[in-house]
Amino acid sequence: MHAELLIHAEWILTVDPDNRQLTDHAVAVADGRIQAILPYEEARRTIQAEQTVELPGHVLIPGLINAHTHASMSLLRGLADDLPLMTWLHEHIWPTEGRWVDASFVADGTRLAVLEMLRGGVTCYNDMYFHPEVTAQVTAEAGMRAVIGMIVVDFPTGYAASPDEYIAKGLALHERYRDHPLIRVAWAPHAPYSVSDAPLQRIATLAFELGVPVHIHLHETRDEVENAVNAHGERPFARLDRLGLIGPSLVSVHMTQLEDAEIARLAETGASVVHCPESNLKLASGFCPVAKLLDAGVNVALGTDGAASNNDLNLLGEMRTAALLGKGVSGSASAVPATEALRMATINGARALGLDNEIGSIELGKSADLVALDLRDPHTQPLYHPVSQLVYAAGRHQVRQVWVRGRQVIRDGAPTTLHVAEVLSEAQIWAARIAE
Ligand SMILES: CSC[C@H]1O[C@@H](n2cnc3c(O)ncnc32)[C@H](O)[C@@H]1O
Ligand SMILES: [Zn+2]
Repeated sequence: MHAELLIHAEWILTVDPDNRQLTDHAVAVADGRIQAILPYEEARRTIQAEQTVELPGHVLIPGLINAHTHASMSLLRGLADDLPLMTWLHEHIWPTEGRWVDASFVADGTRLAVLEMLRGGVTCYNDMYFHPEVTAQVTAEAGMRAVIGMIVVDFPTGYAASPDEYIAKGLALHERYRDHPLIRVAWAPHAPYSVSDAPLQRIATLAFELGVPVHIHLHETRDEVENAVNAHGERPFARLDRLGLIGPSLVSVHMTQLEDAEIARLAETGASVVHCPESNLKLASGFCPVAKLLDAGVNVALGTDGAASNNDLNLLGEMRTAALLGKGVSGSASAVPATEALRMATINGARALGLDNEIGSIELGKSADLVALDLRDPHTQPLYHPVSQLVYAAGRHQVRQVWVRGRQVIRDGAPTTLHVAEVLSEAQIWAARIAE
């Protein structure tokens, strides 16, 4: 058998339905897809590879999926810390965005975010931000995968003047990326408190017609729910349900306030939740009941949120925080075990985005979106269980090789598609302007 690439790793965490963990196996890649997974001895005998990568002491995992972020907010990292959500948004972030966000801000911010994410083993992200056509272009140029939000808010911004214009621009984006190998789109109405019924209803119809997800901040804080109940006598979740948005396409982000009936409804309809533990902790937004959601059979993925509320785009760190917080919130040390945290950061993210036939696990026929981490550092030794070291102890500097669709985008820890000094220099120029 002929392969373009043969990756021989000491351990492979497949994240397949049986969570198979393989030792001394190899993955063969052809046309960007996983063509074979087999013991290395057999691979040596049967596969003629153009390139073989030897990874002793490394664990090979599926590319991590950041299921909620605002990539170009990386340029606002550290601008306003230690504040609750609404003060942070209304008094700091939205005024800064109003003054500075344009296409070139989004291009430079996205490049910084893509560089950070690829170096941290993230191969796909789900974005919600202004000028999404720029986010899409920069991401594709860097060889990364993303689901780009067709954003909608009620208020005018530098990107669009009305809900109708946001939707029209979203439809143009959908058309532009219809058959792209790395870029997909999703509707991304910002939140129930910033988008009114008519556009939400239209989005529900269009999501069904186009077969794309609906990505929305939902029940992020207790205040959000209480304000809605006081003003309209209805919880935001019930409102979205009435408008036809609670269903298998829903990607609901945060969900710190959930009643048992709402959890049952999420499970019954096949909706997904994106848990953003570090953003929720930093903004003191509340705690998503992850263990209850998982027990009920709800698909729970992981996201960082933007770098202005986290303050990094580190999915390895997010897995660790999710596993630890899940135990603390549920009062059970066996809640959110390491294997589950890894599933949340991979296959569950893929499922939420409708990409689980393509990415999220190391299985035959899937895209070769792969990440190798070197576990021979003192803090990940000795090693009993690779998944334990990966989730509870590993750091991003241990990410050494990253492939997206079989193309190597990180080699020996360095990017192959982005110029680090240029990306950092543009970010520093923005910070100097904004700080002034
Ligand atoms: C319409 S573009 C996205 C919009 O969302 C803002 N944002 C960033 N983080 C959060 C969050 O945690 N909750 C609500 N809104 C958030 C971002 O600044 C953009 O304006
Ligand atoms: Zn967000």
